[in-house]
Amino acid sequence: MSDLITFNVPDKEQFLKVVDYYSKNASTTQFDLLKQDPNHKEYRFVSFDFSLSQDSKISKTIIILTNHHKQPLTSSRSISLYTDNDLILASSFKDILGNSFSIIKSSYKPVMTPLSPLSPSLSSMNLNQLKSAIPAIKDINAKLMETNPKKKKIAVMTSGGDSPGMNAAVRAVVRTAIYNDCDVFAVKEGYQGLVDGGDSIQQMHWQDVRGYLSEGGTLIGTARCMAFKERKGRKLGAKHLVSKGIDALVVCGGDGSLTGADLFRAEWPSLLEELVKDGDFTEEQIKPYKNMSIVGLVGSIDNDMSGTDSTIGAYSALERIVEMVDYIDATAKSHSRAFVVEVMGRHCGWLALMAGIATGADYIFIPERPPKAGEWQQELKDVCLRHRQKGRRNNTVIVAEGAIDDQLNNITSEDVKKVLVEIGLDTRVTILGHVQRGGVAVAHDRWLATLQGVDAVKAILEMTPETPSPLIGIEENKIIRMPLVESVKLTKSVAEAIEKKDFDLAISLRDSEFIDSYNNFIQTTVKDDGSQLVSEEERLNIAIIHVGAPTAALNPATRAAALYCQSRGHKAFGVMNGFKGLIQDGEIKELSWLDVEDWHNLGGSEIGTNRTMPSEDLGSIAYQFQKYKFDGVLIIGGFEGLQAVKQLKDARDLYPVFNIPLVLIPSTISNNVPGTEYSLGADTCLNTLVSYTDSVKQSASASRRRVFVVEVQGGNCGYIASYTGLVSGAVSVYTPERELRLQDIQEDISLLKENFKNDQGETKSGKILIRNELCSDVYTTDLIANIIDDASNKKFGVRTAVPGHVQQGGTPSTKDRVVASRFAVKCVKFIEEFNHSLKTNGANQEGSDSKVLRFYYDKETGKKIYTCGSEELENQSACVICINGTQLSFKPIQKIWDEETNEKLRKGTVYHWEEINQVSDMISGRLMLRRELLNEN
Ligand SMILES: Nc1ncnc2c1ncn2[C@@H]1O[C@H](COP(=O)(O)OP(=O)(O)OP(=O)(O)O)[C@@H](O)[C@H]1O
Ligand SMILES: O=P(O)(O)OC[C@H]1O[C@](O)(CO)[C@@H](O)[C@@H]1O
Ligand SMILES: [Mg+2]
Repeated sequence: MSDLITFNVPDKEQFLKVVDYYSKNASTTQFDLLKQDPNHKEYRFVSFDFSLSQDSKISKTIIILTNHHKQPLTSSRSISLYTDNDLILASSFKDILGNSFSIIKSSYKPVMTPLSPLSPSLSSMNLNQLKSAIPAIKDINAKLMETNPKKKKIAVMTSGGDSPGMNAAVRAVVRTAIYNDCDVFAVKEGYQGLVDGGDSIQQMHWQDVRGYLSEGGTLIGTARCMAFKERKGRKLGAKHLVSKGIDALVVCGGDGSLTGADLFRAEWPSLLEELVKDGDFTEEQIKPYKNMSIVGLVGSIDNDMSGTDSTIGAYSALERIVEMVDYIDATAKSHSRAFVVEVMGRHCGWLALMAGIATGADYIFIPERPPKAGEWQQELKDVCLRHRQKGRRNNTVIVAEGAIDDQLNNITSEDVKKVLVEIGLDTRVTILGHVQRGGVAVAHDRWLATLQGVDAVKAILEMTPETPSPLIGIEENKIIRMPLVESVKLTKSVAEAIEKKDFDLAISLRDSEFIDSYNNFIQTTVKDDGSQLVSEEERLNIAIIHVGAPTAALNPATRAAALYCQSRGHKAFGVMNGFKGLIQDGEIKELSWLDVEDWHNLGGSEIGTNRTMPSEDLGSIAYQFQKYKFDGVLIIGGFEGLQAVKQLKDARDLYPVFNIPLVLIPSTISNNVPGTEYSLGADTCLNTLVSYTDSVKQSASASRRRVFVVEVQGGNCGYIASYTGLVSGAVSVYTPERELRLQDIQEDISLLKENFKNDQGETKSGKILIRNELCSDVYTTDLIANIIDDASNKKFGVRTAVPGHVQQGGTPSTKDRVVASRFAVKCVKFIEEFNHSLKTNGANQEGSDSKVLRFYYDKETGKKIYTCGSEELENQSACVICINGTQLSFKPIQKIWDEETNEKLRKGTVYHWEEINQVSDMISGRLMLRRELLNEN
């Protein structure tokens, strides 16, 4: 039996000191790994394995560095030190270290195997070296104990208008806090609960947030609290927090709530002083509360907070709006009517803008870009009539509730209706109202809220008195932190800019997606009047091909690309039925405005898709490219799409006609395209799976004590399974990235037994496990269900559920619609710019019909000459639009193929969603159980 020893290392700086010490005294390759990446943020997850030899047997002691909340996490990043001559026993460690180190007895069985090949017998650290390390560690530890003497007490609240996803955030905060050994409290009814104190601030337990993921609104209540706007109210809030011993507060709310939080933070020291003066507390009593940690989570449907691309609830509200407008479309088309739809958003136009893009609206009114007073009426009439002339049977105009003109006069839906009536349109107004805030959270909001809730607690645990209060946001695909005070300031400056009529500044203060989307909307919809046409010579022929399995985003992406092409005078050609169609029938259709205008909400593929690769007949493909004089190709698809771009690029030597920009928009529900973290279609699939798993869980709960094993698609890529696990609150997720062993299933059986033991017949007791279809050859969905069933001793029942191809279909989610539109326009712009720069560089077009030849062979020397200037540029001309962390870029296919592709498994080499599984394991209780089992033994 070995011991598990936990070193207390609360912050990064101290941790690095320890690491530094060891790295100087031990020269193992594993340490080098850490040294290369000293800033690795998961520094808390480092474990030290000591392999010990005693009487020619090898046993093992694990020493884990953790934060001060004793989070003994092991991870794949473990770092090992090995001794091969001296004997070190955990108990002797305890003797040497004394009581400042906690020692948790573990059930860890000594490993009776030879040292693994990864860790050859390294003569790094002997007992003497270790002994000499002790004082330094002791010293560090003692200091750390001084700075972090007590267990944190964290309160969480939701404030302002409720938004779908707030419950997911609360659940994440509660469980992460408990997992980290903190006490956690819910403040009921927003700031009103702080002002009221007493029972309004209640301790929360693990079980209290069961089932929270699939509930709309906020279960801990919210309010608009006038009293907190007064200093008197905030003083009461401070008093109640201190009297409950709370020293950290997570506020999930909109711009108003976070402005209040920032003010509360700024006033905190003076509020405490006043409370002492008033005799509520003594100096001694308030001493531990001098540094109140406040963290902001942006929960609001309005998406009006600077510093984050999307707020918790915004995509759910957008989904509600878009679903309603889709319904309205059907009746509007039937009667040839115009509809003016008013949406919420206060002073922010995000909901109106994105709804306009996602519903194919004719016109939008948003406060950040007000139309000219007295002139907008004519522009609106022109746009609607033009679209009617093109063949549209209905018109849709989206009006933000805060819409104004450039003289700051309000524009109401009735004002807009009057204008449309003047041109003879039978017009109706629909004010969507609170339906927009209702309903359950979409997948995006569930994972966003969960990851942000987890990060809020992490931020609290990492905070020092000097750390500014953070706001947790998201930029492209990465959860980020920024100082709350800055975000509040920036948000205020948008309102100020609008007030000062500085609209350029107002829109520039929104995020880059907002600006891109706005420009795209204008260019493809309002300005499709010929004003954006490029000169005859610059007009291009652009092919659009769908490759691989369908996703719901194929049509919206094609629509946006085609509409943008038309507004610029380019021709967009739809290649019918993928490369198969091109080879067999050569059917290529020039896409007209009317062909594509209503593809914004169509799943599947109107031009057809399949898995045939260009390599099947490159000659025929080259022939068609030549015939239609393509200047660029937009391929929309998944891994096959990537392969197709690669094959066409590789065939350039043989077929110079492929020397044109070849751009892939990743679109696959599996999100397995190497080089990027984001594929279109995955969001719709996740939403489908959210509804599916919610229903399955409801059935499981209704039957009480029932477990479902749900099998999801994804091929060899566990992305969809991992995210489904996170957003459905699965007990466990089995993916190809983590080897599935019998002991994992056994561990889940223990967790299930534990859960059912404690549930006392509660209604939210249905459980699900998610299994990726290819995660194991041995443990099939049925086998897993049978193993669990067998082990359940009839205490609970097990069923399987396989959604199958429903995962590839459906109506595109709003997120897929707006991102498809953004990517498609960006890609056509990329093709435009590439061609333009070649022209302006005087590219030699010798030897080909194509306008954009990348190279030719010099007649005399036979040498390859790059007309675009360099091989690098030539490489860049075959690329993929990628998102990595906060970065959006066009990555050359060659680079992706060489550095990031696992061709055999048809996915990338980077496991970029690893954190999702770690968070799932923690929030499902799996890690807690593991720890408890360790403690029990
Ligand atoms: N300037 C402020 N000072 C102190 N407290 C404030 C301030 N602004 C707002 N609050 C507090 O936050 C609460 C919620 O603010 P508000 O009604 O503006 O909603 P919000 O948080 O912006 O959410 P949403 O806009 O999504 O409904 C207010 O009722 C008030 O208690
Ligand atoms: O629900 P209430 O208090 O009527 O407030 C409505 C407002 O709240 C929001 O839904 C969220 O801020 C706004 O879009 C809307 O203006
Ligand atoms: Mg607000």
